[in-house]
Amino acid sequence: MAPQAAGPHKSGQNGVSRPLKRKRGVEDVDTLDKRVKAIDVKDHAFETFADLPLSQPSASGLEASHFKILTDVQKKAIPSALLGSDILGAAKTGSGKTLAFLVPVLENLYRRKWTEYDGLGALILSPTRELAIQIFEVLRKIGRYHSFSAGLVIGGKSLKDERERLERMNILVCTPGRMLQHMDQTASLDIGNLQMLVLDEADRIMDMGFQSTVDAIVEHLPQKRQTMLFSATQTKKVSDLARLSLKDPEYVSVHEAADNATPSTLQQNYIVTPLSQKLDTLWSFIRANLKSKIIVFLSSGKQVRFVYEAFRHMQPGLPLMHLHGRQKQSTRLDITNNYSASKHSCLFATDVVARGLDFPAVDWVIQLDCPEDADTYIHRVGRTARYEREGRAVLFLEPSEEEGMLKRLEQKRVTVEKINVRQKKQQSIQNQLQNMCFKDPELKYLGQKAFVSYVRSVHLQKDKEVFKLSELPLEEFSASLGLPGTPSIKFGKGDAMKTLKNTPRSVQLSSDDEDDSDGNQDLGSKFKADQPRTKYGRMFERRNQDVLANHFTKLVGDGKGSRDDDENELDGQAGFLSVKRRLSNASEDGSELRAAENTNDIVHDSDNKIMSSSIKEPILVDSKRKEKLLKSKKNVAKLKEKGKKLVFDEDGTAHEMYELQDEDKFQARGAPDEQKARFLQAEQERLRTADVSDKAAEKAKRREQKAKKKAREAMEVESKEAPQVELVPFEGDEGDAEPLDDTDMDDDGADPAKERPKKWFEKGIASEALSRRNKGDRETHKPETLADLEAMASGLLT
Ligand SMILES: Nc1ncnc2c1ncn2[C@@H]1O[C@H](COP(=O)(O)OP(=O)(O)OP(=O)(O)O)[C@@H](O)[C@H]1O
Repeated sequence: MAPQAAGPHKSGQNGVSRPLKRKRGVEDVDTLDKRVKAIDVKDHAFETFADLPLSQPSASGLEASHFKILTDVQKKAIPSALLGSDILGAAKTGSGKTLAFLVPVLENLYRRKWTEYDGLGALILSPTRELAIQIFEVLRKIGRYHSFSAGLVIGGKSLKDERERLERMNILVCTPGRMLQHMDQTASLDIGNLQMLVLDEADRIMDMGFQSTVDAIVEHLPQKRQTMLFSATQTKKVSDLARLSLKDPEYVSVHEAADNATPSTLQQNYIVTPLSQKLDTLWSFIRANLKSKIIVFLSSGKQVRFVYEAFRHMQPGLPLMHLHGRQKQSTRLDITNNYSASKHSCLFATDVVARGLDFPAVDWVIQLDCPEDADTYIHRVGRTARYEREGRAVLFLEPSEEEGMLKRLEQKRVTVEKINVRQKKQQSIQNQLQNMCFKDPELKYLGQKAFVSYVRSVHLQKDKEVFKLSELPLEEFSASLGLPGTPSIKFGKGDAMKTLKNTPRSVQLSSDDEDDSDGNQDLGSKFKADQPRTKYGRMFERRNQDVLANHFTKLVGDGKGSRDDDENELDGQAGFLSVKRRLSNASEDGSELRAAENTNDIVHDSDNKIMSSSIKEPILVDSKRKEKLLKSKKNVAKLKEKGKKLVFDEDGTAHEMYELQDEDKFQARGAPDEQKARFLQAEQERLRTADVSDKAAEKAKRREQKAKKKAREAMEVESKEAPQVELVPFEGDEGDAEPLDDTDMDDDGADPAKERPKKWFEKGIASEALSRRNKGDRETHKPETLADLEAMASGLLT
């Protein structure tokens, strides 16, 4: 989305004259400044926004947005931030952190009398596009009476479009990758004056996925600035704070959040369910809660797609939606809006919506796949029970995950209570899924991909106390997805794998599922920066290319042999394309002969293989279908070798389209790049010369035509002016005049009037030329080339 201006400029609306108003404004700012400086942060005397020393535009914006009472984090963070302190804010999910940094951003710029000429004053970083959009929306709402310009930089539009508007922005809300791109490439972006840097969901932005990007961004920023970090699960790592050069930060609510990180209005439960029953339980749960608004978290976009598609086919009776990072930005935005607006619906999502998103009135958060750590758990459940509302969260745990995960949650002081599934109400959907996968290969393919991505995600988890791949019942799990066999998975090795293991799960998943615009969320693009990815590129990038091989072989072959057997068989036939079935009797009863009768090229050897010099490969006639195939000349023609395309040179010698040169000679001529450069230079030179001579020839040709035309016109005029002579038409050639004298001849001796019959309009031209001449008009030469035109124009202008 391109940057947009936030809120219209409202000054001068109430009829107050400008100089007067400006003077009053200056006085206001001074008084405000004094009031802010008088704040005693230890006093905690502020209960409402009206109590705070805020500017009129901010106060009006907050009031118009119906914000009155301060939340805890706002009470503590806003006064300190107004005084210019660095802030490290941690507060529960849904506790109003967004306003805790937006209000100081607006106010501090206002008190510094920031104008469009001062450049970028505040930069707000968000880990996801959705969150950035949401922050921007809140900024627009409460900043509507300010005259600052604000922009949203999240990618999705061309850099050029964004670039043009960036230079005018005072406040930017952005995702880190895109912002860095602009900092590196947009010369007009003025950040030397930046006053405030805000990191929302700071711990996520500071983790490995974004580390280098944030470091690079910070390098562009002035050292002297105010920095604010907010999250429900805050980083306190000294190294992180040093990287952002935080100076004596004010710790806001950090300890309180650590005591109890989740809202008290949230009821948290977990159930233990074997992997193979997860979908049954989820289905039964959705069927039992049709009048609810539900979010279901899964660990990858592929699982999201499969569960969404499968459940959609089965029509549970509740609108279903799905959201993951692989979707187009516009789709993601539509889904977020639709889900926000819906009363009862179920959204299947990856962790792309786990942080910060403020969906109104969510009743249930279901974590179908175990979160990678306790922090992710806290952010996921935080999508419900927001701002004093009630909400419920249920975590699905595999028996092998139970102990480890509960320990992790305890360490974060998160208490979850175990509940059991009512077996009587549990519905099995395995048969239905099997049926659907059988009928719909696409769904089956999605299921296979979902299986693979789930297993891979477990394998890549760092916390091996929680995630134990060897204990998972994978066969049962694949059957529960409706798959006819268990796809095999090859895990990568080496350094790339180590890098993956050390990267947080959300980032790993982002390589194929998460945010696509923001380079740093995409490991694929991280490894191969700046290279456009194509469909085929992606195909080759796939790490598990042979994942379906066993299953596929079983389907195609007779099910007896493994893949290795097949390979041996192929080797044994020394490059012959062959299926494993033996020759049928039918193929020995002469049918091949009939085929051969129809086709001159087909010959049979002793093994019944059809041989031909012009057929690419010998064909084994081992089925009726093949017999039939060979009866048709057209089909046999398809089996023949294709002809070669030849090009003929000027001497009539045929050449192949692409003739390969002798490699040694080629190498001797220099490095390929140099040769290429030399070739291009020579060709350019040749084209330039050819262009000059072509232009000269064209000019000469036009001049000649012009001269002929002029002569023709002159001749006609003279013939009109000449004494009237009675024209005696030739017999059978009425209307054509006989030449009168030599003057009627063209330059080259040809008589134009005789060459072709005169057309009706030519008379008009001649008479017009005549009338001009009679009127004494100046004879002007039409310009022939651009140079002529320029010369003429300059002549007229002087
Ligand atoms: N002072 C306030 N009065 C009324 N409602 C508020 C106030 N502050 C925030 N809210 C509302 O509370 C909800 C949660 O706010 P916000 O999104 O800022 O929470 P958060 O702390 O950033 O949550 P998360 O940790 O999930 O990002 C929003 O709907 C917001 O409009």
